[in-house]
Amino acid sequence: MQQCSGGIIRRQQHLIRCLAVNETLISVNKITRMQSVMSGASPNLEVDALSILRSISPTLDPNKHKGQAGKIAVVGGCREYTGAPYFSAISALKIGADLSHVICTKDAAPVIKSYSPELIVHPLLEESYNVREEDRKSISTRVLAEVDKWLERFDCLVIGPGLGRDPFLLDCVSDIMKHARQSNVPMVIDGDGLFLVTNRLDLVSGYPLAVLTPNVNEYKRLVQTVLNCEVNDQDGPQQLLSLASSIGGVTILRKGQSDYFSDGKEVKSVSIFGSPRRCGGQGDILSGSVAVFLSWARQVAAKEGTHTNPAMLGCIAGSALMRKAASLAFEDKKRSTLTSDIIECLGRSLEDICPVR
Ligand SMILES: NC(=O)C1=CN([C@@H]2O[C@H](COP(=O)(O)OP(=O)(O)OC[C@H]3O[C@@H](n4cnc5c(N)ncnc54)[C@H](O)[C@@H]3O)[C@@H](O)[C@H]2O)[C@@H](O)CC1
Ligand SMILES: Nc1ncnc2c1ncn2[C@@H]1O[C@H](COP(=O)(O)OP(=O)(O)OP(=O)(O)O)[C@@H](O)[C@H]1O
Ligand SMILES: [Mg+2]
Repeated sequence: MQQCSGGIIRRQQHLIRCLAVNETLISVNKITRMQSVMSGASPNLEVDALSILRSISPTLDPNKHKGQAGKIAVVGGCREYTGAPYFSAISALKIGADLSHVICTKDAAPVIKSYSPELIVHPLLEESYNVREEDRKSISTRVLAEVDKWLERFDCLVIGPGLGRDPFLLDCVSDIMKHARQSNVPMVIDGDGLFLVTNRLDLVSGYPLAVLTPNVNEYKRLVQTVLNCEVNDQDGPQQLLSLASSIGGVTILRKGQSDYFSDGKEVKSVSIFGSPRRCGGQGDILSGSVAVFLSWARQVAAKEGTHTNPAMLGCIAGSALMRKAASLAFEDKKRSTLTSDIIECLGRSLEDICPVR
């Protein structure tokens, strides 16, 4: 049944693409509405994500200096996972951030550095296997002191891609999150960061600059823990609203066939573009993208005095760009599409949506 509806949706998406090419009068918004109806999303929740993306993307102004377009840090990367923090951090750069840091374990750092000279990689975190019981306190104090030197320079942290679930490491990351919160640094929490936060809701509860980006498993665990019930897809938007509101107005981006967003006050969705390939790492691209767009949305809000929640705008723009890049990569690579192919399409996608002036 799933296969059958997937086939129908693919044929419908193909039809929409043909219409878009042949009939220039069909507006992007109309296509978006058609796609959202076909994917089962509520059309009245669908936002004009491309206009939002355009409205928060900065111009490339020759008067600007390095750093003004954003300094992002990904806290993640351990012995098992080195790809996830790389995907997240390099995506931030490809979208337009000026500097992208990775704060990872000592073992992961040389590997991540070898993927790219563009990233600034800090080998600071430690896992239990490398630390004697009696050294834990002094090591965690040292880790925190090192991270503190950098913290206020970051416009946004991404907590969790490839972080792993080592208890000692997660304790250190909890301390980093507490300091980030005291300094008003926004945080996008993904992957194992969500594992941490689901067990330590106090780390984000009531913090409006926290964004949670759960996938299907991570969302299920959050709903079970916070709302004490199972995921209810019949009333998905209302449940998402309750979840965000129960965690004190954090912004939640629920990833799926359509992406849904809520800050506990409203619910929005993005259903445009997308790809049927579900290779690992696409959520990591999204976390780096949301971090950049959230930083840009905050800059716009500070300059223009607007009151729209920058976390919501960042999520919407990040989702739209990720889905556009995935669709472009899929057009080219079909079944062999990988996360690196999607990253290569980020620039072209951004240019299609928001050309350099
Ligand atoms: N190339 C890479 O390095 C990638 C790494 N990733 C990272 O992989 C980690 C897990 O993300 P998923 O999306 O797979 O998470 P999920 O929550 O979807 O987990 C997938 C399955 O693995 C189990 N699992 C994961 N870690 C476990 C652990 N330490 N002990 C016991 N069971 C465990 C879960 O219970 C679940 O059944 C995250 O840190 C994520 O960022 C992903 O982002 C994909 C790409
Ligand atoms: N069925 C789907 N159709 C279209 N796009 C989807 C679908 N499911 C997820 N996506 C998109 O893929 C991106 C990543 O979502 P996904 O659920 O794969 O995250 P993830 O499991 O955390 O990924 P990762 O492997 O990086 O951890 C999101 O931007 C989402 O919009
Ligand atoms: Mg993930």
